Amino acid sequence: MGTLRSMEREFPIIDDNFQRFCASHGIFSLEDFLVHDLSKLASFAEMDAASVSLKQGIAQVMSIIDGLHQPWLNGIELLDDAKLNKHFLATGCEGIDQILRGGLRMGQLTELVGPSSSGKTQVCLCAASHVAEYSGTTMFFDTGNSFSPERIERIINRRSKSQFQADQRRLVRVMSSISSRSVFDLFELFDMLGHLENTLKNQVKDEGSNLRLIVIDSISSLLAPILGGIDANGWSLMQSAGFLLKRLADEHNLSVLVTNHTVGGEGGLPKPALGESWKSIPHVRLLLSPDYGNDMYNVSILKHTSVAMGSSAKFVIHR
Ligand SMILES: Nc1ncnc2c1ncn2[C@@H]1O[C@H](COP(=O)(O)OP(=O)(O)OP(=O)(O)O)[C@@H](O)[C@H]1O
Repeated sequence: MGTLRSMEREFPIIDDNFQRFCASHGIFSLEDFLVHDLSKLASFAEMDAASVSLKQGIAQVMSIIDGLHQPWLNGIELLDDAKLNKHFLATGCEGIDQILRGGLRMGQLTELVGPSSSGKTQVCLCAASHVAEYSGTTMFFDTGNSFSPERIERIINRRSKSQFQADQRRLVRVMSSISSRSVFDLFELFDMLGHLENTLKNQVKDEGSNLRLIVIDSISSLLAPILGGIDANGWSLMQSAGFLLKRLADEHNLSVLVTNHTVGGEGGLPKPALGESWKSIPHVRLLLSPDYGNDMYNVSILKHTSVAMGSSAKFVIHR
């Protein structure tokens, strides 16, 4: 939320006089407005010689604040939004696209869970390159040096069936549509996502964004260190990270793909890390596991908004 001064150009009613009046009550920004008793402010405005324009100014600020909230949507509007904006982004991994009925849903957070070498990074790289090739740009937040341009190059070359020249052009186009950033702690991630959110909001006003996919490989290596102990702060930070990612996905029609490792559960059976509180965050949760001895990997649904839990398929990772 911005300062009142920064809004003057767009909303002339928030002029010098209105800003002086607000400043005399300790109000300089929209946040200051929210913590003030507005009925008191309106009665002070009433006593001022310029009461009409001051009250118009207050109404204008209130309508700006209202506009910042997500509106209530009825069923028809939600259906239209789903049909118009919330498409599927194919990952390029056949079994995974098949089980997801087309791919990653825009507006949703999908989580890949699995032990080491179960194909989580490979699916992320595959999805990043496929989206970059066919749908828009991808941002890859790399928490453990897993982003490998060489692996992406191999994926693209395998997918390509055309001439060498065309392949080079295609490679350049795809590679330049994927940006990767290393991120090693949660606060750095908050910073980057906050900055991204601001950029996206401004772009939406101008010409719209071409960003379609955000990948975080892995989210668990950022969240696990802040959890545990008696301090509940870690758990609420984890929830905030999840909500921020879901808000970005929903408001900007992106798909968010994160990875999570497994830990030993009851009877030694592996279960997703990050516990019960995180479990409710992703819209879709897929469990990956290798089929030892060949290039096949298994994917099964742990959670989905419309596909039955337990459905499974196979996908290939060429070595
Ligand atoms: N640099 C690489 N180049 C090509 N193939 C690789 C590379 N690293 C891993 N692989 C192959 O991909 C398979 C899946 O590895 P991947 O890195 O996707 O697993 P992961 O689930 O992300 O593991 P981790 O949790 O340890 O990061 C591996 O078994 C291996 O066969």
